[in-house]
Amino acid sequence: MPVEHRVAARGRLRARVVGVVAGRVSVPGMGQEGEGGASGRGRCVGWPALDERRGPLQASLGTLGQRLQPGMADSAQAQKLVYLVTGGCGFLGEHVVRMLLQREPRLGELRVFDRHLGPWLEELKTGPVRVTAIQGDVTEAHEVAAAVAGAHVVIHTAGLVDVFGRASPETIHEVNVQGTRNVIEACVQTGTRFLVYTSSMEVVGPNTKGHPFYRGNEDTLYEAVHRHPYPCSKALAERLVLEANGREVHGGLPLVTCALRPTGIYGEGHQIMRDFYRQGLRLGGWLFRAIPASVEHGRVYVGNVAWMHVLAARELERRAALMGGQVYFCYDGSPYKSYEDFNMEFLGPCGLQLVGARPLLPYWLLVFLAALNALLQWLLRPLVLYAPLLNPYTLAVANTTFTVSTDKAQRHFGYEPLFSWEDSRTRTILWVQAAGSFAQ
Ligand SMILES: NC(=O)C1=CN([C@@H]2O[C@H](COP(=O)(O)OP(=O)(O)OC[C@H]3O[C@@H](n4cnc5c(N)ncnc54)[C@H](O)[C@@H]3O)[C@@H](O)[C@H]2O)C=CC1
Ligand SMILES: C[C@H](CCCC(C)(C)O)[C@H]1CC[C@H]2[C@@H]3[C@H](O)CC4=CC(=O)CC[C@]4(C)[C@H]3CC[C@]12C
Repeated sequence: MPVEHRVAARGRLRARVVGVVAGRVSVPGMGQEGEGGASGRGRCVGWPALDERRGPLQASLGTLGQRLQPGMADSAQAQKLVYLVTGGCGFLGEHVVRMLLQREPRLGELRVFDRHLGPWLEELKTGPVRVTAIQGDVTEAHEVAAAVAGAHVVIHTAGLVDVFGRASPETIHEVNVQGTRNVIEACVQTGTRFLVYTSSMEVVGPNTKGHPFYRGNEDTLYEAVHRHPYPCSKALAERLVLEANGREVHGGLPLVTCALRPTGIYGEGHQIMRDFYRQGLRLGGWLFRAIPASVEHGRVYVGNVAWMHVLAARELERRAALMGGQVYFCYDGSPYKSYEDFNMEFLGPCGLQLVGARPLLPYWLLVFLAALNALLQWLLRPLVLYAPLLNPYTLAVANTTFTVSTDKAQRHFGYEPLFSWEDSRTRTILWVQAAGSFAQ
């Protein structure tokens, strides 16, 4: 049985705690050198601008960033570190938690903060690392501050991922923007110096004009204009994180931040993939092509995204001057394909077929159906939540080429994908098969 008690670190915290544990270690090779400049700042149409008074993004910390905090020496013998993962029970968060347990040799305590704690935390009960599960809400500043207090590193992955109109724009803003602001302020107040933020490719695009982003990198010029609450919130939150780089935290040292921008994540736990699989099963094993095969959509395996988070968090201290205030796309060797063709890499081996070499419906009809769905959602909202996959926004994203090709993370902190495409594919197929067997 988990030991459940209320945590009372600095102030009032409604938090339940499960003491648990796990695993072991390996250290990857490192890259060197560096560069400056973070690009891709978006404009949110119809959303409030951030407070600009804090001044421009701080690109470099110079030698300040190299100063060590007590307990942050670069050796496995050094004092063990306390990590906090917000959103640690989500799709990505769970992989980050497991990856930290396996591959962060300096991990002493792992705090998993989430609104909904997963039962799988129970299985982490044995091992040398103390795992503390904290049930809390990032929109509650005091809960966040209590969870952050005493942590060396925060990986802030909690977020409301909603492009289907399930939540209101205000709620999305509250969780993604105010929640991030709370995390930053908690770091500043409690003296936590290292913050890795899970941003999104959506901070850049696709934009509202449907411009293709083809094999782009962090410096590619692109007109980032958003209307949808989700990308708007991610863009605003990312900006908060980057602008916080260099702020003095309690104790006088500077905060070091960076943001990682995954493209569409896939892998074990990917609910939309599971939904497509179930839909295909319901349709007798068929899925119907809606998007031209020529529209390429960037995808990245969740294990590699988690790995990049762990590496970035680990290296932020040593490479503060280089990495502080920087953004990195999350990429790996996954092939460039259309959204549907890519899904078929997993759903095909699970017995589904994609019908049509070309879209079966003309694009104008899809646009019409997407608009109709949006209208129905609005009309039905007082009665029932109608949130289908197809809406004007998801259609625009799926129908716009957005692919990333970059080695910035490799050059800055030695990131190489941990999982090959073949491994990523196999793991995902096994998960889809297992998830599908629980489906009906
Ligand atoms: N799924 C994707 O393809 C991509 C996701 N991202 C970002 O990655 C992060 C994780 O996304 P996923 O794992 O896909 O989503 P998810 O919904 O599976 O995980 C998010 C986690 O945050 C938690 N959470 C939500 N609101 C919270 C709150 N108010 N307080 C505390 N915890 C809260 C949820 O309970 C959940 O466990 C998000 O920040 C998202 O914006 C970025 C790019 C692509
Ligand atoms: C649900 C979409 C595919 C359905 C298209 C249809 C109805 C014609 O078959 C998904 C297509 C692209 C996805 C998004 C993309 O991968 C980027 C994302 C990044 C994030 O940060 C969050 C998730 C998402 C917005 C992702 C959501 C589903 C799609 C829109």
